[in-house]
Amino acid sequence: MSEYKYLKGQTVGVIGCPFSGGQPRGGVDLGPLRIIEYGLLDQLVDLGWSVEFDGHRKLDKLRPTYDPDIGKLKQPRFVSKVCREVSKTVESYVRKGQLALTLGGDHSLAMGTVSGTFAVHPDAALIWVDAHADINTPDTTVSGNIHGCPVSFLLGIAGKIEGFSWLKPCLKPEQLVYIGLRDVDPPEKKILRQYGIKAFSMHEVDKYGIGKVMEMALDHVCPGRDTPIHLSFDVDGLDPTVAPSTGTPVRGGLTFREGHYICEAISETGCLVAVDIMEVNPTLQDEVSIEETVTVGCSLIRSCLGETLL
Ligand SMILES: NC(=[NH2+])NCCC[C@H](N)C(=O)O
Ligand SMILES: [Mn+2]
Ligand SMILES: [Mn+2]
Repeated sequence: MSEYKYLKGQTVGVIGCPFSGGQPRGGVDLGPLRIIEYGLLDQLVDLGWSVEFDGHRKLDKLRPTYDPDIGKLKQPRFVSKVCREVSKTVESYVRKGQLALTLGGDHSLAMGTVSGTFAVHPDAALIWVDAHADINTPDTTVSGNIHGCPVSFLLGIAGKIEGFSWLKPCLKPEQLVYIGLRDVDPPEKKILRQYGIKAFSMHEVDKYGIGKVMEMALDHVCPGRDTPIHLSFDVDGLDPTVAPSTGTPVRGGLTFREGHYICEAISETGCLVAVDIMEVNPTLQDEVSIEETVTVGCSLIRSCLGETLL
């Protein structure tokens, strides 16, 4: 197993985040419970990790009694309070030198996870694997679902939104790289171009192959292979045949191996400090498809944490 340069020892802090407030579908809040039930923690112990897990966060307690839309944004106060809490938790694990593993929950949680990592490692790289760019601003979002907006908040281009003042801009465009994009809203494309954000869509994955894409992606955000890395992996980055049970599936995604290769290549750098596995919704499909989605979530995590094929 490779050495992890920014960790003290080999402990993973698991943060179960049963949260669905960043989008309209119920069930994504059951993702972390299913992943744990499936035996993730024992699998990580078998890989040689010490595991710290004190149960799933009680995020529902943070739901405000009154949470009207702000502009188009839905449940903004709830999302903000939850992400603030998650941010503190991730920060505390990363500060202790543990790998912070967040199980979502919807992808709005990344406002918490990424800000938590960057509070400790302001120079870190963010690798975002997703069908979507999740970079809508409160002005450009059509859906008003905040899981489509976390990156704009992290970059500080979301403008001032009531309740979000705790979230300071922490990410510079050059610290971010996307892999797997294929459903990017027109205003999001404009933002990606305007800020010169590096993105490897499925077109580039087809053109160069995943091996070359990972080399180029790492050259961009982690050129000396010594920059701390936060991986935020939305399982809808995978093809729906591989991860069917997710809220916003898009055809033409990463294969099973391409998804795992991304995790393996990042693990090999030894620079990983935090991982998010997001948008597993174990209610949207038949039991077989749900199990496929949960198991692929677990195996992506194992690849991040050093599992190899040989
Ligand atoms: N994390 C996700 N699955 N995001 C999907 C976002 C879809 C769309 N771009 C929106 O802003 O609503
Ligand atoms: Mn997505
Ligand atoms: Mn996403």
